[in-house]
Parts: sequence; structure tokens; C-alpha cells
Amino acid sequence: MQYCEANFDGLVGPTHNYAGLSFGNVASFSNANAVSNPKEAAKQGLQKMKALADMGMVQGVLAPQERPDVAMLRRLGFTGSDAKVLEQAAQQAREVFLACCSASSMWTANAATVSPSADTADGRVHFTPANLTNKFHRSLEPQVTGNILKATFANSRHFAHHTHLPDNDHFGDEGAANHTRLCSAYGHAGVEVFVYGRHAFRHDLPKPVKYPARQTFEACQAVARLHGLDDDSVVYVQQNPDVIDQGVFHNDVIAVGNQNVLFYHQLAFHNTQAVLDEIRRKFGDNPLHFIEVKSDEVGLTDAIKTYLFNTQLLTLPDGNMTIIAPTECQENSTVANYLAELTTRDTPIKSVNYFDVKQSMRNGGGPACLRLRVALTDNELAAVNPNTIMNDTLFSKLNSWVDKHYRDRLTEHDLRDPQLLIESRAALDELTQLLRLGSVYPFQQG
Ligand SMILES: NCCC[C@H](NC(=O)CCC(=O)O)C(=O)O
Repeated sequence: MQYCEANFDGLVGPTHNYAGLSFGNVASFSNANAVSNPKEAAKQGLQKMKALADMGMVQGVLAPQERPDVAMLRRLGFTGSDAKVLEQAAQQAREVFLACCSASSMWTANAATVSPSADTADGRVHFTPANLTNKFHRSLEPQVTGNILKATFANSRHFAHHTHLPDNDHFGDEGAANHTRLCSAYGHAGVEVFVYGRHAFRHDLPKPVKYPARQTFEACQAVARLHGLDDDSVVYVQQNPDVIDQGVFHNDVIAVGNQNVLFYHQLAFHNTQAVLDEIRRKFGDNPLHFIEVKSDEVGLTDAIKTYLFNTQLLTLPDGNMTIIAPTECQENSTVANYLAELTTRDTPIKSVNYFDVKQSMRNGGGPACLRLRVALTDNELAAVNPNTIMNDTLFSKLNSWVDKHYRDRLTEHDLRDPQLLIESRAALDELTQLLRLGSVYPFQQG
């Protein structure tokens, strides 16, 4: 049997904007109110997807969500026509209105946690959408995310879809951004590493003081239980609370793993040595590479600014690994030099490819935030909705779709425009036909 790791990237939605919604995410806060370009953002994402498909990777697309979320605004007491709801909300509750306009579903590393069939008790691929409770704008996502995942991985023999965890801070779950799987080959049972920021029920244990810890230990345990993972193949790791307080709001801002490589910053974890020992013990005898970046090689500030660790670490068809990095890494000489030197070392990482995803970076989302990894066997891949897999035809169709529907400039004022809602729904309706997803959006369900 053949195995692969597919990357499913989130398509940037037509309302991509900068609203400063994510306290603790430095880029989001510092770009609040900047003018966005949804068309460019969507195209930057498509370019990355196409380039990975051209490298021989299996690349999929996950549809964006319906925004503004008029249904949520109605639930919060705004009434009348859609236009009236938008106008009242924008005037009376600006922050709530902006939260209901965010295109944040584009960061599909936060869509769900995925466990491949090689790790699960029933031999199916398991998906749990993340509840994203810590930020109101992101807590709007899990229901429709679940719909989109079910329409993309629509085969109950191979794919198990769980309901997101309870919508409560005690079970705060940010999905795959805090989950890494290490394995000797994608089809072999691996070690699933869950990273949390705090314990929900224990107040005596360390936690950040300035910024929120979005993910809890209890959420990680619940997902591992739902997926039927074996305790001997799971490691729970606490993120270093100090780095959360410096702007590392997800683990994938400070560490990334692939197969037998864990690439991380010296300050990433609490009790690092114990973490590494447990991973090594559970991983077994096969070779395992811990690539630790020391603070005197790349300081935390540079790592956060350039998103050195929010890179995709991919195994190419020739067996070598490559790093997919944002151009911010190339523009910083310390980081660029580090990466150049890394490819000469005796590790599986042999090359670096840089991509311009600046529209996403300004909201704190790098290449790794934009993708959800799904390791699949050939049979499972054959059961994935084929219309969501990137190739020349889909690339050209999606580019034309973006050209037809997306604006190239969006300000806060534009978000109030009822015409934008009409345009966005028309775009998404067409997209669901293009990707053959069925009716996944509230506006399609009457
Ligand atoms: N994995 C990357 C996620 C980035 C995301 N940013 C945002 O939602 C910013 C939205 C805004 O500020 O307009 C977040 O913080 O969860």
C-alpha cells in the first residue's frame, strides 16, 4: 500500500480583512485597520497550492466560510433585512460586527485535529473540528468547518467525523496548529504530540500571565480519546508560558514536525528535556532528528517576526525534505543564513522554497497556518472528494473564480456594504458547485 501526506489549504474568503481581532497575536494587533486585498490574498494562497502540487505533493483545497455571519448577528439581536442587520451592527456594536466579518477560516491548521488511520483504534482517519473558543470571531467556525470536512472526506468507511469539543474555555481547542505527528513513514503508526498552553482545572500549574493560552490539556486529552489513540503513542507537551506571553499564540509559531524530524526553538516547550525523552522513548528505535534552534542562532523576536517555524516541512517524492517558508524569512539575513546552513547539515532537510503569503502574514498566518495535513493511504485518497484536489484545471478554474468575484481592496467601511454580502454569497454558491460540496453554508440551507 502507498501512503502520502496531503495538505489541504484554506481558500482565502472574499471578506479577507485586518480587524485586529486576535489579542496575543502580534501581527493581527499591529495591522488592525490596514487595507486588505482579498483578491491578492486568495491568489497568493492558490500559487502556493499549485507550486506544491507541481512538486509532486497531494494538495487539496478547503472552502472558506460565509461572512459576514448574518445568522450570528441575528442571534445577537439585530433584526430586519440583511442590509439593516449589517448597518445596525456596524453602528451599534463595531467590534462584534468586525468579528462576524473575519475570513479567519482560511487558516485551516486551526480547522481540526486529524489522526491518520495508522494511529487510530478503528483504522479510520479521524477529524475533530476545533472549537476555537478563545476568540469570538474564530468560535463562529466549527459548525461549517465540520460541514466542509464532511463534504470533502465523504466516506464513513474511511473517515470518522466528530463534533467539536464543548464551546467552553475549559476545552479550548485550536486544532492541528497545536498537534504534530512524528512517524518513520506516513503509513506507520506514529507518535501524536499534542501541545497545550494551560490546564483548565488546575490553578497551581504554570500558565501565561499576559496573553491567553488558547489550548487546554483537557481538550488535548479529549481529542486523543475521541480518535482512539493509544496512550503509548501520545505525548502531551506544555508550551512554554513565557513564549505565549511574547506572542507565540499557537505551537506552530515555534515548532514544526514531519516524519522523523522535529524542528523547534530552544524556548518552545516547558520542561524540554523531559518532553524530548518521552518522544524518543515512544518513537522507538528508528532514527529521529531533533533540530533545536538556539536563541543565539535565531532569537525569539526574529523567529516570531519571520515565522521561521510556521513553515511547512514536506517530504518530497524523492524522499528529501524541503521547507516551505514565507518570504519574510528570506528578507531577514539571520534567518535566511540559518536556513541556508541548515540544508547543508546531516538531516533530511535539503532545500528551502520561499513563498509570498504577505496578505495572510499580516494577520499572523504563515504557510503552515494555511494548511491542514491529512496523511492518507491510496484507498483513502481515492475516497476523498476528487473535485477538491489541486491540479492545472482546478487552479485555472479557481483563479477565474477569484477574478470574477473578489475585490482588490477592502476597508472596514466596505464590510458594511450589503453588496459585499451578496457578492460573497454568489461566489460561495458557485464554489460549492465547482468543488461539488453540496449545501454547506447556512444561506444555502434556507
Ligand atoms: N494560525 C494562524 C491564525 C491567525 C489568526 N488571525 C486572526 O484571526 C486575525 C484576524 C484579524 O485580526 O482580522 C488567529 O489569531 O487565530
